[in-house]
Amino acid sequence: MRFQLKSQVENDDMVKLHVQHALSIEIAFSTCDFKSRSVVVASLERMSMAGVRVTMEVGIDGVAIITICNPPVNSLAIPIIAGLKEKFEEAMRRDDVKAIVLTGNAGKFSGGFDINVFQNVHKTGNISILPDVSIDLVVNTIEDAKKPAVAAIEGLALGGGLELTMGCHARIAAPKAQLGLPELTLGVLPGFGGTQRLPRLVGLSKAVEMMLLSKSITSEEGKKLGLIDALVSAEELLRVSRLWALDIAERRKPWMRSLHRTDKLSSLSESREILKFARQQAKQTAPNMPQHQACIDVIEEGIVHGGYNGVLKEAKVFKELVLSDTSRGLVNVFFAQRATSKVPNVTDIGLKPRAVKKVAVIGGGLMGSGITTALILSNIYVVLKEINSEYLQRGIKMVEANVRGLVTRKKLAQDKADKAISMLKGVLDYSEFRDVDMAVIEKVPLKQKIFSEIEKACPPHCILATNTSTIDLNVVGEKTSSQDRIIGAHFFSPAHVMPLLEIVRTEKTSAQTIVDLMTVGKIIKKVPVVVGNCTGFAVNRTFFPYTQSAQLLVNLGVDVFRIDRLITSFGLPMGPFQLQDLAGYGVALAVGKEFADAFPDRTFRSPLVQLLVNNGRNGKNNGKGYYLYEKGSKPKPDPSVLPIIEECRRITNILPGGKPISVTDQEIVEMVLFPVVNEACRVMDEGVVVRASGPRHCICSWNEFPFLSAVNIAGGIVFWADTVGPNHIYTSLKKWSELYGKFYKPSRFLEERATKGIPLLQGVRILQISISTLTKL
Ligand SMILES: C[C@H](O)CC(=O)SCCNC(=O)CCNC(=O)[C@H](O)C(C)(C)COP(=O)(O)OP(=O)(O)OC[C@H]1O[C@@H](n2cnc3c(N)ncnc32)[C@H](O)[C@@H]1OP(=O)(O)O
Repeated sequence: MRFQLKSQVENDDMVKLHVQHALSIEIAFSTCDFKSRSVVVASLERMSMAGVRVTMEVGIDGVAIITICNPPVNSLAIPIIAGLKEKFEEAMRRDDVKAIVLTGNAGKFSGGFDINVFQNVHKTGNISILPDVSIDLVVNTIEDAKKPAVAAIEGLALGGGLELTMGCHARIAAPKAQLGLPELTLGVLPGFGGTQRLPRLVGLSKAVEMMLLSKSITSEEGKKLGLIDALVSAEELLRVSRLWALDIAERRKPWMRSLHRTDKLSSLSESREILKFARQQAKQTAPNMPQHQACIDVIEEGIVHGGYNGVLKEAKVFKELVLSDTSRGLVNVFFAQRATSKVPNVTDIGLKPRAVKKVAVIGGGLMGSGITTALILSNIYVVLKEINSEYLQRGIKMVEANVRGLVTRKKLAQDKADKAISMLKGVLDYSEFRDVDMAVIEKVPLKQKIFSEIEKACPPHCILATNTSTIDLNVVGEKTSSQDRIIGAHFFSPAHVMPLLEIVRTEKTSAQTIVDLMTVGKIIKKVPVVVGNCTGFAVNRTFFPYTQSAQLLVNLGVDVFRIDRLITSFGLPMGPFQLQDLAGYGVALAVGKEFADAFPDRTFRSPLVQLLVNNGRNGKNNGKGYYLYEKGSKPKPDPSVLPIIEECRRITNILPGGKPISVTDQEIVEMVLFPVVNEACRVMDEGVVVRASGPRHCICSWNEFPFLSAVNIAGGIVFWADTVGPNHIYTSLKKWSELYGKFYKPSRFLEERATKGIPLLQGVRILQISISTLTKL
């Protein structure tokens, strides 16, 4: 198939788009001018040099091996899809081909459809650049073909990758392959027939679970469930797949077309029950995510009206979802997360991460035990040190409870839990420290002393990390001669659950130390983000205005419960007051003081939390805060807190004219969130985050756990701010600062961007910040 190139090619990107749009990379040059041709050739050459191609080799046994090559994850870019179609058609035409084996290059089947294409659609609004893969390639060219195809799977088969394999007539996999349909995390649904074929291969309940929770399974589980037909070693994969394909061609094995299967589906009434339950669950866990309900609807279409109709509906809904704001936001988050792993002069200077096999954790409190849990779950041996056996036993028990909790919640198998626990050793002195690769210090009062002690106890290559949200690393390292090895590792509680890891560097931290800790972060399944050394680092610094502005509003006469209600209906998991109850007032007072000292010009000093403490309240810790907490029931607003709030208002005495201010619901949401945007602008401006040079990174996302986040801030707080409009934010803050004081004063960065009409994210690389981290404030 051919495509015509516009005679006027404006830029390189445009050419890339055209090249991607092509159903074949066989290009008609007839209508393009000389300049355009050379750009096209250069673009194709680049792709080819990067190894982007589909190859086909036909063996003497009559089996064509079709291989997807698109490093690093063999994503299904548009030229790859075109190449697959071309090679399958060639295989059908050739008399020397009896059967086909489809596989991926370099130990990976495929990471799925090319997510860059979604981004192109979001940029251009042009949905027609999405090719028709589901019917044209998967149904017509592969599944309904006159020659059988077997998928040989190694490594990854995710999203469109797994969907391609399900279009084949059998699937053979190497051990530990990762199989899943994670499309919902990108705001879309499986679009190459996955919503129809997966239920037909593994049963409806399991398929719904895999899709709605974006949960991958291993090839071993896939074999048990029937998704995988045979499990063989990586060395045997191609040989067994070839034989299997020939066996199907010669009818020694069944020629199965997944879309036509019904043997794994239960009765219509049972299926409806399963889907009804899934709908209810999704309503609770993903209330603002349209793709969840849409996915269930599409699955139901196939159950009621047959797989083919399901595929047609899937294709229609897929396109609608690609254009949704949720997808726009979540795709932004996907690339934002990857951007965090690129730190100039650190990750681009050829350093290889050193193996970290054994870690010493000093301090077994809440954070120490959480960090220990995260490490042992990833097979890293931990020596946990405490100052006496009572504390040590308590720390070990907490780790065991964390691990047991995962087993109870069915997140971890018992044998893996046993293995994890066996990786832990409790100690009371430094003798076990002589061969550790990293030492992590839980927040302790005697930081300088401990650092100089462990410097002597640990080997010279050992990374010296401290978990802290505020500590000044320069001061901590002062009494050591190892400042290049000192680094902050800011985990968020509970450390074995929360995905974000802030890696705090000082001017002296070596690039090797940063690379090593980033790698450990990835191994223990965190999103490591490198930040500079300042009060609150990036996350707490950005979010401190969240509770501050809520406090200010209360002192201006707004009801606490109204604020919480509006913030939760906006889509955040909890309002600022419930969050304060959860985090504990000790944290609020301590952190509040630090910020007040660091940023006195923009701190609102509310005595409310101290008054609550004076009145015997300590939030969730003692069951009494703004809310009442009783076992087994949801937090209830506590009206008896209102007189304390009145007392607070008398002290601050900022009610304009002695009367509560009159504000709309929307203004309240904006008055809580715009100051967060404002602080994020300062963080970007100061370059706190990630890079000393090069493009700035910014605070972007509040939704590491996307199911909990508001749809309209799904792409992150600054992403959201750009959709609201920097000018509206700037003028609102300016107005409030005139009315209510300096707390709302717009930052220089915001003012500049708003007045020049430049989006906040323009020219700024993105950093992922998790909504779940709000609980840390
Ligand atoms: C129609 C269909 O149903 C729709 C789809 O298929 S949508 C796509 C579904 N697939 C996914 O969601 C998988 C997304 N990818 C991932 O989860 C992870 O990248 C992975 C598990 C594949 C690999 O993880 P890991 O080894 O840690 O590498 P990671 O750093 O994430 O990715 C390596 C590179 O591959 C890129 N990449 C990964 N998957 C990609 C994809 N599907 N499309 C485009 N690029 C992709 C990343 O952007 C990154 O690029 P960079 O080096 O330039 O930053």
